[in-house]
Amino acid sequence: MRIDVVTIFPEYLEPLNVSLVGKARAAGRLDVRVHDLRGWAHDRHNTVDDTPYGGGPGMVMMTGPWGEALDQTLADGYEQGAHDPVLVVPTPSGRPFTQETAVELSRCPWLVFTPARYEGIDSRVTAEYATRMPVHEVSIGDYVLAGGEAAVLVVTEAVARLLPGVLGNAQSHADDSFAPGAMADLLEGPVYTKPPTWRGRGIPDVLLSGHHGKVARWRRDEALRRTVAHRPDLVERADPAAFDRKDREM
Ligand SMILES: NC(=O)c1ccno1
Repeated sequence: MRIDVVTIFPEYLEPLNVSLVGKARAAGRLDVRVHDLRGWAHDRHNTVDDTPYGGGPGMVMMTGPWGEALDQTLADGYEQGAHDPVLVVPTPSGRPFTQETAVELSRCPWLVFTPARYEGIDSRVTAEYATRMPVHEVSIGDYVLAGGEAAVLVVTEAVARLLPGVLGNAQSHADDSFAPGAMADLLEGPVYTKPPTWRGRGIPDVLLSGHHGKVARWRRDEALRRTVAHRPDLVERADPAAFDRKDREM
């Protein structure tokens, strides 16, 4: 997978050089390129924003620099062998970014992120590029950030961990909270590791029993308990038939 990010704060994306995403880049599983939008602002102040038509607070990011930046980024990507780009626009007014979205984006060969600052990007930019590629306007939550760069970090990590070979144990994301399947839409339950006792607190006996079926059922029940407590809305969506199938497997 190739990822291009156009931003006025390239340094904000430094975390993409470490941990899971950094290792995936070093292993050649992920090709991430970050571009400074101000490189396409031609006045002496490198201006990228202006006052909104119709009045109102704040500033809007201008079409000029974004159009030149995206044209150049796409041209370079195609020349370097990338194909089938998808534009990903982090915005509080986007569709909720979920595990399902992460799975969908992880199947794309090329993501181009356009994190905005201020009141957002002139809407003609996404309209223009929507004529050339899929555009996903995504929100990582019902709150407003100072800019979309933090959302790019979140989306990139959620997507990168689903790429083949990135997670050591392929089963890891199959058991994730929200992973599709019989535990679909349930939160992960409690987890434990050594030592067996810590400050007088032990481990649930079932986890020491060696009985895989009982462990699986206990984990399913704990996932359900946590989901009821933290996200009752997800319980209503859970597929009871999937539980029956899972019960039969245990
Ligand atoms: N909630 C969000 O995804 C967001 C992106 C930029 N500002 O807020």
